[in-house]
Amino acid sequence: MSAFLDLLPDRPRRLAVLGAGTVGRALLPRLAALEPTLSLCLLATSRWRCADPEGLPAGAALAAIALAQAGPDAAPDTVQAHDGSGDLPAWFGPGDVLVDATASEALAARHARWLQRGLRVVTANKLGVGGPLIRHQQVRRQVENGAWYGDAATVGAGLPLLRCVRDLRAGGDRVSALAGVLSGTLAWLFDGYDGSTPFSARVREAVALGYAEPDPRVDLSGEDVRRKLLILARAAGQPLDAGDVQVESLLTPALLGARDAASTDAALVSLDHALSVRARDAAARGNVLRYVARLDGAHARIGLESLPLGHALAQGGACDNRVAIWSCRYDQRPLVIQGPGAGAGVTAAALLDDIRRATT
Ligand SMILES: NC(=O)C1=CN([C@@H]2O[C@H](COP(=O)(O)OP(=O)(O)OC[C@H]3O[C@@H](n4cnc5c(N)ncnc54)[C@H](O)[C@@H]3O)[C@@H](O)[C@H]2O)C=CC1
Ligand SMILES: N[C@@H](CC=O)C(=O)O
Repeated sequence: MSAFLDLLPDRPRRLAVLGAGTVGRALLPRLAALEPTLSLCLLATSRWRCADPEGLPAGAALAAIALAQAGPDAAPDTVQAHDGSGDLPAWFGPGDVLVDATASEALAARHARWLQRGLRVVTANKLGVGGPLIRHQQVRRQVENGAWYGDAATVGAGLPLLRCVRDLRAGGDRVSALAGVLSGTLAWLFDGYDGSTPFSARVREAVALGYAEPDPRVDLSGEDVRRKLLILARAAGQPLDAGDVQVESLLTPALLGARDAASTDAALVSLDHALSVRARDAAARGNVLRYVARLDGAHARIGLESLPLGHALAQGGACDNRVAIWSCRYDQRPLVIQGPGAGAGVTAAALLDDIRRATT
């Protein structure tokens, strides 16, 4: 059905960008590379939406939303308040491209329905194919029917990890195991961390660098890594759900109890003692700490590991992800993929690549 609906419109394809935060803002200036094939017609934040079916200059759309935020009366007619549920204007239809650059559960729950309507969906939001298994299956069903779904940015911020797993499988190989560092934030936090400086200060820096999730507890709890491991496992043919993954959370009771961004920030100091003890203990053995995700068949677990300095998974610096893949083809020595796994620039570039693929 989706393939039937996905007729090429006799105008530039319309583009909607939902989310104008770290990633969405980095995408906007890059869109100029896709003109005149594609025309930005909708830009939304969680509360405001700037839309024009004839097209919007990205800078003007951002400025219009900023005006509305400052005081709705000052906003131009193109800006309206919205409830974040993902309702789209009637003129946005089959063949048009929608980018989800949010971390919204409500929007992720819409991905399959958008595909069914003939929209081409490109996402950095992992809750679409890394959320509940049923949601993943609904999206896959649409893709099998010819719909276009670009999810390269969801794992490794666009590193060719997901593509590699899918290509191996499509070529008849069987991925038997995966192991690696899948969080740019946690890679950066543990790179060079020996317990002598406050871990909380490092978390604040990782947030400022744009590596962390909108709520950094999603990184610290292992939830972000769980979503990525689920995406990879499902791509490898293991239909796992969230409860199938054993996760070691780094959150403290104080962080768990925090109710908003300010109290979360204040509660970060509760991480300092416990993690410095673990880092010093690792250092005393000549080891380093790494937050590692492992998939072996249908067994999936994630947690902090103390690894010898020379260990393959202890390599890579800064926000690098580093993942080893074992398959029939790579059974003796794994295939290893490494590179920056978080950050506005690489993620926006991955979204742009997917948008380009969606429109050619
Ligand atoms: N920061 C990174 O390195 C990477 C981020 N991602 C993913 O990209 C997504 C966005 O991350 P950031 O830009 O860092 O977050 P952010 O918090 O900076 O921005 C999120 C944006 O989404 C908007 N938003 C939230 N709910 C919305 C809704 N219902 N409708 C429309 N807009 C809505 C917010 O107003 C904000 O503009 C997340 O899902 C994250 O996991 C993926 C790969 C790497
Ligand atoms: N918060 C995530 C961003 C990319 O997915 C991470 O740190 O890896």
